[in-house]
Amino acid sequence: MSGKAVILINLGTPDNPDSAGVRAFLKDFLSDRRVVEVPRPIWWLILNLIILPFRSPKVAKKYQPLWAMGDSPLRLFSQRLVAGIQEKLGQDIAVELAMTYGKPGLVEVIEELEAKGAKEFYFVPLYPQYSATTTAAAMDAVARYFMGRRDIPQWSWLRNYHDEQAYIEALADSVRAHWQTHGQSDRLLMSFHGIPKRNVDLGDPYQQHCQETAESLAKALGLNSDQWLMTYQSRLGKAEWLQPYTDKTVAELAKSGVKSVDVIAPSFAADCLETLEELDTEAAEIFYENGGESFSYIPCLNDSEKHVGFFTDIIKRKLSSH
Ligand SMILES: C=CC1=C(C)c2cc3[nH]c(cc4nc(cc5[nH]c(cc1n2)c(C)c5CCC(=O)O)C(CCC(=O)O)=C4C)c(C)c3C=C
Ligand SMILES: [Fe+2]
Ligand SMILES: [Fe+2]
Repeated sequence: MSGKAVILINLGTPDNPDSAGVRAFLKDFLSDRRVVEVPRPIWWLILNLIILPFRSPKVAKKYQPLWAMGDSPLRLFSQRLVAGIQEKLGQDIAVELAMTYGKPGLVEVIEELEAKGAKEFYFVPLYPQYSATTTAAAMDAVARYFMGRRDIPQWSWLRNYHDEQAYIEALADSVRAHWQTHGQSDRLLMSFHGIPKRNVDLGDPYQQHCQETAESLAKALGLNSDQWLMTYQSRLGKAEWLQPYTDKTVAELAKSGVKSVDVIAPSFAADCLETLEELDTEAAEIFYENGGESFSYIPCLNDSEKHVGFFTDIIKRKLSSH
């Protein structure tokens, strides 16, 4: 190997779809100050007395049907994407997957790569849109690991890629392919993972990145403004998050007489609980309960050829430039 290594980073997922597995994952994830900015003593009480005991068993039940493939879909799809990139890139540059929370962990992956001779790292968080809650949390985790070291390797980051033409084209292609197989619905709904509104007010560029993604995708597909809409999903807690909310919008759409909707989740590189359960199951139910007739979920880019090609090109551009 050339001494160059790429680590693709995703959020993380439980080891097992049971209460203990989900609890350990949520504890790790929701204790990160980048993710939850509520003052620590108050948050400690909420997390340990309410969220961990009550949410873990409930969420474990939602993960269980998704484990039919033998593991968490987030880990499986992310691993397949990484394998595809490694194959296309060749063996000269090592490519691995790591999670900010859970397995495979960032520290173990960095250590393994260094043991194999890696001297230069390119970190690629699988978040098209930058947010402090995701991208900066991954950056912190890497920096924390190297903090205790004297000899730190060369490293760089792909901060965001929502404005890369090839990423938008890959999304547009997946929508067109879906339309070819299933027909085009009355609306295209683009549902992004939400964050608290306060984070944006304090300077997180995530909302702007999501708006730019949605507008670019609509433009690439030639859609008029009345043919598509964007929403935010996965709200947690009582504070206001980015609006409009996906669940409410889906209900309103159905009530207003929209019969069919295509749904895409452009803030997720790989399918996971939030897309397969919250969108393709829960939001679909809300649509049907309110009179909708067809809720058609468009999968994430996962290990599709265009997605693999997009990352391979970005990596080549970065690592062959010097
Ligand atoms: C409390 C806050 C949360 C913030 C802020 C947040 C931001 C955020 N998350 C993703 C991507 C994913 N989130 C996933 C699951 C998930 N997210 C939260 C909370 C916040 N996310 C929780 C509590 C959970 C776990 C499930 C649950 O209890 O409801 C996942 C899926 C993981 C899986 O195992 O499948 C992803 C991916 C982004 C992109 C984002 C901000 C931009
Ligand atoms: Fe999340
Ligand atoms: Fe959720």
